[in-house]
Amino acid sequence: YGTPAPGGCSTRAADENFDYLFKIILIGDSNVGKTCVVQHFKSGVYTETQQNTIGVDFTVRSLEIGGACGSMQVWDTAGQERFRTITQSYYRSAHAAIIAYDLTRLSTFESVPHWIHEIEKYGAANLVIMLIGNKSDLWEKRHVLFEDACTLAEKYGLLAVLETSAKESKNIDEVFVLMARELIARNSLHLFSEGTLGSLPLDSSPVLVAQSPSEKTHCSC
Ligand SMILES: Nc1nc2c(ncn2[C@@H]2O[C@H](COP(=O)(O)OP(=O)(O)OP(=O)(O)O)[C@@H](O)[C@H]2O)c(=O)[nH]1
Ligand SMILES: [Mg+2]
Repeated sequence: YGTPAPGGCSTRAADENFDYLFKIILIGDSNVGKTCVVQHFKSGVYTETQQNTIGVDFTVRSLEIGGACGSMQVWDTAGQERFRTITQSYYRSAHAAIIAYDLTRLSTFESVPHWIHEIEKYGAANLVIMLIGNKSDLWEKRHVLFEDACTLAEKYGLLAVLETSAKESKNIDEVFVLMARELIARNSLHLFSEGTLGSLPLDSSPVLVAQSPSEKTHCSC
C-alpha cells in the first residue's frame, strides 16, 4: 500500500477539508502500548514514559490514500478495568476497531476474545477489526507466536494481524493505511449501490459506515 504524504494531505486544511472521515477506536489491555502507537502515528515520535490513559484520548491525522484525503480520528482508550464504562460509550460511533496486545505478555493476547466481545456488545454491526501485536522490538522476550495471532484472527474474521513497534517505528503507519483502504473499499461498494459516488458529504455526519462483511480474513504479513 502507498506511503502517506509526509504532512498529511498537505495542500488541504487537515481538520476540515477531507474526502473521508474514519473513526477508529483503539482498545486492548493496559500497558500494551496503545498510546505510544497512536502518538507515533500522530507525530512520528516515540515517548518512553507514558502515563496510563485516563478514560479516552482523541487524536486526529490526515492521510492521503489513493489520491483522496482521509481524516483519521483515533480514540485511544484506557485499558485499565476501572475506565471500562467510560470507554464502552465510544464504541457506538466507531467505523473500525484496533485491538492491541503486547507480544511479550501472553495474558494480553488471551484478553483479545474479551475485547472482540466488547465490540460485538457495544459497537455497530460488522465493525472492521484489526489486531496488532505491539513491542516487536522485544523479540527475544516474545510469548505470543505470530501464527497463533493469525489463527485467532481467522477464527474471528478479523481484517488482519500486524506486529508493530512504536519504539522502532515498525508497521505503525501501515496499520492505519491498511484500515483506511479497507474502509474505503467497503464504503465504495455501498456508495455504488446507492449511486452517490462522487458526492461524498463533507459535513460532520459519519462518511464511512462499514456496510458489508469483508471477504478478507487473512493475515496481511
Ligand atoms: N519496547 C517497547 N516498549 C513499548 C512499545 N510501545 C510502548 N512501550 C512501553 O510500554 C509501556 C506502556 O505504554 P502505553 O502506550 O502507555 O500503554 P497503553 O496501552 O496506552 O496503556 P493504558 O493507557 O493504561 O491502556 C510504556 O512504558 C511504553 O514505553 C514498543 O513498541 N516497544
Ligand atoms: Mg494509554
